[in-house]
Amino acid sequence: MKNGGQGSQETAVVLDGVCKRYGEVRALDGVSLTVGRGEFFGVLGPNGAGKTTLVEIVEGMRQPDSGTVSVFGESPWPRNLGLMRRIGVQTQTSAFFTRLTAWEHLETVAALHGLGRPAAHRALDAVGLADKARSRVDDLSGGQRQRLALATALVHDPDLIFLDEPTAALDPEARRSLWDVLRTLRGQGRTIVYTTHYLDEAEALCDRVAIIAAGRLAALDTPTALIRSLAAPARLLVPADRITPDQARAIEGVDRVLVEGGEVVIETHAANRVLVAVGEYVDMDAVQTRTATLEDAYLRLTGSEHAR
Ligand SMILES: Nc1ncnc2c1ncn2[C@@H]1O[C@H](COP(=O)(O)OP(=O)(O)OP(=O)(O)O)[C@@H](O)[C@H]1O
Repeated sequence: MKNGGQGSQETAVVLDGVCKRYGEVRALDGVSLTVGRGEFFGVLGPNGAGKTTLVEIVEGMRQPDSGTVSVFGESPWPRNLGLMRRIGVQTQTSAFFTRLTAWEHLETVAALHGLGRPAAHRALDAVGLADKARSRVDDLSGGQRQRLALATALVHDPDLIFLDEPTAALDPEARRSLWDVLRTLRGQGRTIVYTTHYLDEAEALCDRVAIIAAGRLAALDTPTALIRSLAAPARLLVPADRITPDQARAIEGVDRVLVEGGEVVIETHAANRVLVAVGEYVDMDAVQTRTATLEDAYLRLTGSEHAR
């Protein structure tokens, strides 16, 4: 397990009232939040919400106009070299030494950190890419390149890692396999700050999720609590020839009934109870259940059409 170091033992990142403007644009407008040590922390929001600005301020690459930021108890600005050694930033895959093999690339990155071959080996193993060590970077698949990008951020064994949409443009299988790598990293007690547009990913991986909208913190909670607090209803889909809308409306616990295509859609916050009652009319196998997802919560909060 990674452990503490200087500063508070419980927190990795603390932002208090952070503001940043670019001319007339308020990119961040008074954001306060805390990321715990060992936490897998998601940052979500529509395009232009302020996510990159937020992450760059925490990384020490930008200065906030006002408010305070602390990372492991220290200020990342002005550039704090001691802190940078504890931070890993996933580079874009375009920043690779493309003519080298995966191994040579990592060995080079390790050397730039003043580290030797064991560091490169450890990083390659951590992302499950050891069998591709001798492949040229150019010849790696998209998923393998993202693993290499992750390994590049891990070479110096950082306590805090920033990942910016690492699964963008990957096929579903490569995405899932990268999730496994990310879960392993979380299991090692590192703190991970993770920017993504994929809500299913945030739900599957993140301990907590901050939703940023128009430079403000719109919500911050566990994915489960976010879904619950926004009280998005479950939807039961019943073939329309089995139950009439009036019969559905008469069931206790039903909030709303709609007819969509050939189905009666029953919205409820008491799915189990309503399912039992629906069972009086129709065989359970014919009923489809759609529970609320983080996407529902996200769309309500941001009023956004940008969720993918
Ligand atoms: N260097 C800059 N100069 C001027 N305006 C900027 C600059 N960087 C960002 N902005 C503006 O600040 C706002 C927040 O941008 P930011 O890149 O932080 O959002 P984001 O949530 O990361 O967006 P995306 O999901 O599209 O990457 C946007 O309106 C953007 O146009």
